Amino acid sequence: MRILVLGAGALGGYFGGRLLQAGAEVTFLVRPRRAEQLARDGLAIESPFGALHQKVETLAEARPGFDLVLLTCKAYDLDAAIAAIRPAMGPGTAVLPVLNGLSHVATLEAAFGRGAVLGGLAKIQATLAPDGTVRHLNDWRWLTFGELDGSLSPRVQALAALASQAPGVVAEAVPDIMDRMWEKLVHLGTSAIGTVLMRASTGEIARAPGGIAFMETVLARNAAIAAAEGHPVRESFLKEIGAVFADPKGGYTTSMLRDLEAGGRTEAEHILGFLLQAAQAAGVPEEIHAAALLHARAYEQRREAGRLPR
Ligand SMILES: NC(=O)C1=CN([C@@H]2O[C@H](COP(=O)(O)OP(=O)(O)OC[C@H]3O[C@@H](n4cnc5c(N)ncnc54)[C@H](OP(=O)(O)O)[C@@H]3O)[C@@H](O)[C@H]2O)C=CC1
Ligand SMILES: CC(C)(CO)C(=O)C(=O)O
Repeated sequence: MRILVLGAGALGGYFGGRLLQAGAEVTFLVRPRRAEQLARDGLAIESPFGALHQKVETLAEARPGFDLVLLTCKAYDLDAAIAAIRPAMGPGTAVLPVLNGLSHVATLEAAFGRGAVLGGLAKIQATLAPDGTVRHLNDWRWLTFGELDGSLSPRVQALAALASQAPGVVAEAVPDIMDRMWEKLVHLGTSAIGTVLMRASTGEIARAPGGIAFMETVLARNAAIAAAEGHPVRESFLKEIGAVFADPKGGYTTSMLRDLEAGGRTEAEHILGFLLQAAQAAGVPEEIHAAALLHARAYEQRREAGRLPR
């Protein structure tokens, strides 16, 4: 399978590198700074499932000839990323976004047509270190995808078969990808609201008096939003993720907290803004969502003013 990976950040670097190890023809579409770093140092992954260090193919501009485009930008880069991959989107090319959130799916469908777009999500904790190394931070390694019409098409089955050969990846093609993406949004939305508002890991929140009850409240509200949108989450998921949030030993954080702590842009509008609007539409109490979004927006003001602490 010929795969073009837009971006070689945390997820693009990790899954692109792993698919290369599985035998796919992988090319990275990257901007100049990352292109230079990859040309000089190769792609480096550090992971509990084995390291990778190898030279990779990069492109500065997309061209036709790919079966799949793996889209791994942040939500705030979506429009530029769509323009960048457009030349690669031939009649048989599928695009698989692994961004958190949901609204990018409709944006991609408007850009490329419904048949070209897959749903997808990644449950992993990874980060791109300043030296260009992709650091995989725990044992989460799930890549889940599917057709928006629910069919288990040859292309999603082929991708699942390929990715199952990759070390450090558990890949699954599913018939209910929009339900799964909502579930992921409930998961991420809850952990992002908690970790960003408290500037702490889930274990640190759980050890603080009242922390577990706070996370339970946010989880229940996000689950109510998903149900009101017609995508109720599974009981087994609520139990599993509730236990993660209640674990006082947990060291689990979110990409949004890592971005904030690094002084970078966040996906707050795409995740927290979306959830706040959905809470309002569903009549779910909204004050915690509003406070988390306001916190992220105030941080953004401070960041833009160059007043973040060094
Ligand atoms: N990190 C994690 O643990 C998880 C992240 N996610 C989600 O996955 C998505 C990606 O996150 P993550 O991998 O952490 O983000 P990163 O910032 O690490 O990587 C995104 C990469 O996309 C590149 N990029 C953006 N626009 C373009 C473009 N037009 N052309 C070429 N490259 C481009 C950026 O390159 P440049 O360096 O040039 O800016 C950057 O390297 C987000 O939606 C996130 O919420 C989901 C689950 C877990
Ligand atoms: C849910 C979580 C925290 C891990 O997959 C995530 O998606 C993120 O950090 O962006």
